Amino acid sequence: IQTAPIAITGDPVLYQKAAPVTVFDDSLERLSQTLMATMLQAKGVGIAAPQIGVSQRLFIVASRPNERYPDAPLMEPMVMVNPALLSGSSEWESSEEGCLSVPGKRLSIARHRWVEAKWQDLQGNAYSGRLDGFIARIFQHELDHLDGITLLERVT
Ligand SMILES: O=C(O)C[C@@H](Cc1ccccc1)[C@H](O)SCc1ccccc1
Ligand SMILES: [Zn+2]
Repeated sequence: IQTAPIAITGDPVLYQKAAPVTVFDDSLERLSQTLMATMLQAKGVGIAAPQIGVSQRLFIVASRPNERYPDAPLMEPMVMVNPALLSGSSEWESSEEGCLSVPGKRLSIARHRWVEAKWQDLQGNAYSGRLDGFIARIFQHELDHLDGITLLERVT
C-alpha cells in the first residue's frame, strides 16, 4: 500500500478549508489506506487528509500509549469522514502537542476536555458520541486540519 509525502508548514493545502466527502466509493477507500499507511510510517496518533495534500474532510484517530501520554488508550484506528464537533466541555485543558506537518515543534495547546462529535464511516454510515481525554484531543487537532488550522495558529 502506498504512503504519501506529508505537507509541512507553508504548504497552502494546510490552510484551506477541506471539502465534504460526498462519494463513498473505492477511491475513498484507497485514500484512507494511503492515509493510514502514511500515519503508521510517521508513527502518528492521527492524521488528516490535507496533510497528504488532499483537501477532503476525513481523518484518522489512532490513540496509543506513548511517552508523552503513557495512559492514552490503545484503540483500533478510526477513520472519521465528514466529522463535526456538536459541543465541547466548558473545561479546557492545556497539553503539549506535536504535529506531523510542523516538524520539531511541541506546543502547549488548550482543548476541550471532552467533545460530542458526529462523523461517518467509509460506507457513509452516521455515528455520534462523546470523546474524552487524549482521543478528544486528537479529534480536535485533526478537525483543525480540516479547517486549515495548524498548531501554530492555535498556540495559547
Ligand atoms: O499532525 C497530526 O495530525 C498528528 C499528530 C496528532 C496529535 C494530536 C494531538 C496531540 C498530539 C499529536 C501527532 O504529531 S502524531 C505524533 C505524536 C505521537 C504521539 C504523541 C504526540 C505526537
Ligand atoms: Zn497535526
